[in-house]
Amino acid sequence: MEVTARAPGKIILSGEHAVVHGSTAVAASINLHTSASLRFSSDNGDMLKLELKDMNLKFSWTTGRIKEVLPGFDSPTPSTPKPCSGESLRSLATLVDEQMFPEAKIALASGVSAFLWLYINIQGYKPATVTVTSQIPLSSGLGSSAAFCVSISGALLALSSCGGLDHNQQGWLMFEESGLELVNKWALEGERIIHGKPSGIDNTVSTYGNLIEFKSGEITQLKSNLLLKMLITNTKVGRNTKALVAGVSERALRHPDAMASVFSAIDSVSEELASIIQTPATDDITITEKEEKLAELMEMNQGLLQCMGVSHASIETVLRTTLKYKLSSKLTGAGGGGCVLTLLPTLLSNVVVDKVVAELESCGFECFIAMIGGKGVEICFNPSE
Ligand SMILES: Nc1ncnc2c1ncn2[C@@H]1O[C@H](COP(=O)(O)OP(=O)(O)OP(=O)(O)O)[C@@H](O)[C@H]1O
Ligand SMILES: C[C@@](O)(CCO)CC(=O)[O-]
Ligand SMILES: [Mg+2]
Repeated sequence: MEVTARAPGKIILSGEHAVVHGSTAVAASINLHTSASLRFSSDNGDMLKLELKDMNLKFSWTTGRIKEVLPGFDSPTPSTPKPCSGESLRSLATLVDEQMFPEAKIALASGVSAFLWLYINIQGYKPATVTVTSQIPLSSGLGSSAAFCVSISGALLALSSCGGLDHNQQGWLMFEESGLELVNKWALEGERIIHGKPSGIDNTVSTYGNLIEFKSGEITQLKSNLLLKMLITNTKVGRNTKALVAGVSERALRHPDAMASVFSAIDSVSEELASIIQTPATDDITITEKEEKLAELMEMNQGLLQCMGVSHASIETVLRTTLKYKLSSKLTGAGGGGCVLTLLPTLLSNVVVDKVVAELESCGFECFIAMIGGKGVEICFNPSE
């Protein structure tokens, strides 16, 4: 029996970083996915194998070695998501350090630790092979870490006692509400290992999909009355969400009042953005007016992100370039490089889009238009395997 779970990446339309400090944020899933396949097999010996296909990396541990370093998981508890303690984190690091890890790919170590934590908690010491493939650029603000944790949690839970799915059903399936809640909670524990202090917005939008408003762990599904078209520009400047989130928290400690005002302003921007997206266009409020308001809110959000210190020269280049075409942009995700969103108004001609894309690509950036607001995590059983 093999199961595959696929989980989408995301864009944050408004409120990244401030959401970690309790402000509202608005996010949507995109049509790029990470997939994790899980297969238990006796021909594995007693090995747990992890293959990161796109990175051409394979890791394996004997289940005996995992048990030696991290004892106490003979009876896994898939229904009770558990945070990883500092001591367990150090044990996970021991297991990861024993693998051949190329220096250039050392950033993946936290992802491998998150995998091991999710595995032993949900499946114990069962021998298996897990294979991961991803369409989401890593460390670019499109939620690769969350999609990784959601797809792994999804696959592990689907073959656990808590899956609640019919293994004989064909095609892509969705978990029931309680299953989705478990996937989301476990994925958050994985994100904690990778991110340090995640708000939970990335794993939530990857689990549930669609367009959501998120504040202090509370999720509201939004129904958009606007066909949002966003150009995504990947500056290809690598960065690390954990360090950027920690940098904002340090700035908030140094300037608590000023930063509280920034977070509160972002809360208002997100609330207004959510309301505009949901209001139907009428004769009085045309689509163009709504798009102009959204563009202005995105610019305001970008300015506030600059106040937090998470912009970057490459992001500023994208902003300047798109502004030449009267288009508004903001960073998405943790910033510091990574991806930038540009709102493409409905009436904008393709000629302008082509021009702006050509100019951005001439700077060495990569552009694409993503489909926004698709399904969250999905599962597919493959009984013939
Ligand atoms: N397919 C994958 N395989 C292994 N590890 C992964 C994979 N995808 C993400 N990760 C882990 O997540 C880390 C990147 O997460 P990070 O949060 O810094 O960026 P992001 O999630 O792409 O962007 P953002 O959090 O801003 O949306 C990688 O260094 C790695 O540890
Ligand atoms: C920067 C941040 O707000 C979003 C990263 O996609 C971090 C988080 O909310 O966990
Ligand atoms: Mg991330």
